[in-house]
Amino acid sequence: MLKGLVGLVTGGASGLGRATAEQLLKQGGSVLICDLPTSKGSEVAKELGKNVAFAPVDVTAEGDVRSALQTTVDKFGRLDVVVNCAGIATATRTYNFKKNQPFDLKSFQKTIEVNLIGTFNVIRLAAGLIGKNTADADGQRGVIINTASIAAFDGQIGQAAYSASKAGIVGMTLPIARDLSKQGIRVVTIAPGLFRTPLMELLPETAIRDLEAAVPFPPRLGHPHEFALLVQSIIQNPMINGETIRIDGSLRMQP
Ligand SMILES: CC(=O)CC(=O)SCCNC(=O)CCNC(=O)[C@H](O)C(C)(C)COP(=O)(O)OP(=O)(O)OC[C@H]1O[C@@H](n2cnc3c(N)ncnc32)[C@H](O)[C@@H]1OP(=O)(O)O
Ligand SMILES: NC(=O)C1=CN([C@@H]2O[C@H](COP(=O)(O)OP(=O)(O)OC[C@H]3O[C@@H](n4cnc5c(N)ncnc54)[C@H](O)[C@@H]3O)[C@@H](O)[C@H]2O)C=CC1
Repeated sequence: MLKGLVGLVTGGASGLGRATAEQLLKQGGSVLICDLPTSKGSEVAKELGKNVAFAPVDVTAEGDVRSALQTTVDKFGRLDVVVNCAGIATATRTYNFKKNQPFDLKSFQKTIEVNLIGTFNVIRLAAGLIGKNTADADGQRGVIINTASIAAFDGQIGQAAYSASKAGIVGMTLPIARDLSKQGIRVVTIAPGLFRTPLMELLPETAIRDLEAAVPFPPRLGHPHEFALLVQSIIQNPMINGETIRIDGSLRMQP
């Protein structure tokens, strides 16, 4: 049970973030959903009941994140858990020899900006607020959970930018966990395989079927709820820290 716990979920209007918000609420927590102003965050918050609120946030904007943290304090009194789910996916070859065109640098930068720098922006600002909590009997003040991807390890053709952004999240997990350890704040990253969300539906159905068939067991896309169960487990187990955990049915993606 996570009764009374206050969570902030970025990308909480959709997919894995939404499922996480639902699970935290089901376990008796309160949640601030942070997502782009253009997202369905406001409708989702209304749908999910009274212990949830929405804050329009671009995770790359310092002012947006600071104001969301203030909203968490105003509405729920404090912050215990951050789950970083906001992210974007891109698929472009490093050089397209058919069109004689190199990868557009702006698109590469945008992917890094949202997925990697946006995640760090939320972590660095939220840590200050979580650090103000009174420590529990174990000395813990809170938990920060990030979302990488198995593409951090076995990125496919076209995934240079996406994989780099996610590998950056994997790489910074341990040093941030070390940085925040004196304050009793844990930092853990989840590397999901393939989950059925709007982000995946950008791929053609045939590509999804091929990827699905490559998953040893269970041979299907994951349900967002299964990601949320791992989030819950990480929150509940104080020995998990500074690590990246794959949740992928033992899939290793082919080129
Ligand atoms: C979201 C997550 O976090 C989880 C994931 O990562 S899910 C995995 C997501 N994977 C992707 O997004 C893959 C992205 N890549 C692509 O969509 C495409 O490769 C691309 C759009 C970048 C390039 O497409 P393209 O240049 O038109 O290549 P295309 O002409 O289709 O294929 C050229 C060759 O490469 C192969 N190929 C291209 N993409 C491939 C892929 N993803 N897997 C295997 N082979 C691939 C093709 O089979 C083809 O082989 P042949 O020359 O032998 O016929
Ligand atoms: N679905 C999958 O198979 C996998 C997803 N992931 C990662 O999981 C995370 C969640 O993805 P999904 O739920 O699948 O996608 P999704 O597209 O359903 O949800 C992503 C959410 O992030 C929000 N977002 C995008 N840019 C933002 C920004 N700058 N500021 C604030 N919010 C922003 C979007 O509005 C959206 O609501 C992403 O980081 C993705 O890379 C990783 C591996 C596999």
